Amino acid sequence: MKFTKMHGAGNDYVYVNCFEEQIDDPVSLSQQISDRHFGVGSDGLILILPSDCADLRMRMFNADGSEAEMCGNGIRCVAKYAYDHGLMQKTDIRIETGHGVLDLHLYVGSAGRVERVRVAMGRPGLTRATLPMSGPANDQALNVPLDLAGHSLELTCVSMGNPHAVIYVDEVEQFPVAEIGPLIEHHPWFPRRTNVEFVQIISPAEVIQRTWERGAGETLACGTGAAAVTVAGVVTGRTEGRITNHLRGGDLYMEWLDGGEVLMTGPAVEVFSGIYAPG
Ligand SMILES: N[C@H](CCC[C@H](N)C(=O)O)C(=O)O
Repeated sequence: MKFTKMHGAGNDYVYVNCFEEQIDDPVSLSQQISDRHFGVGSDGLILILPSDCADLRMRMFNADGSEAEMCGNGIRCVAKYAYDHGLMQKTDIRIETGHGVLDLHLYVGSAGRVERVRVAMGRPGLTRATLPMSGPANDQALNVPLDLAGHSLELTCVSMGNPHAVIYVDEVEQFPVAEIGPLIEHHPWFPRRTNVEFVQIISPAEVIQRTWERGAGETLACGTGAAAVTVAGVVTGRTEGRITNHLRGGDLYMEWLDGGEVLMTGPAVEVFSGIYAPG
């Protein structure tokens, strides 16, 4: 099976062009190919597929085999793959995801390859029912206190198609993400688990984010997480509607200005292609 390894701000996935390849069992393939010792090594698997209602469709599987509704860093790479590999020639495209059909704009560099992509990531969901999160279905979860392992935390929860719990901390580089992240991912409040974003505010227009991803553990970046952080900052009055988000693997430029769709602009990089043929 031919595959391509790509990353967006260090959030790395194995991409398979399903116009050419047929994948019968993406769950076990993602578990095997994502393994950093026994496989190619990635945060998960992304399938590039034909769509009935958009230019392309993507499906994303975490390293543990679970399927996510959306992937912000992944969708930029899908767009770059499609343009650079000649699946389409235009720079404004639409991609079908589990969070609806999203509009993307591609920025092509002097070498004729896509370097950055802007994505309209859809509208956020703030009610507990959309996350999903336990409690009254129509209530928002803003600054909800939670004491865990000696830490007094506050959770603000936002759906970008997939669930995110946003937590503000003072010193994010020192925060025990690998200890607290999984306790929140698997907390009984979240029946379908949750992604967790730990955020330090630098200024009203600048934050540092670390991500504990549902189904993958700590990753170097999370695009839907950065969108959730943008929305959480506005609705709790902590940050402005236009922020630069510094993640471990790079920066994402985020906008949520009129209560509409969240916009994200960031890099997309192809690393290598290969043939996966275990045995
Ligand atoms: N890294 C991805 C999100 C993966 C989310 C996934 N871990 C889930 O189960 O929702 C991003 O850039 O948006």
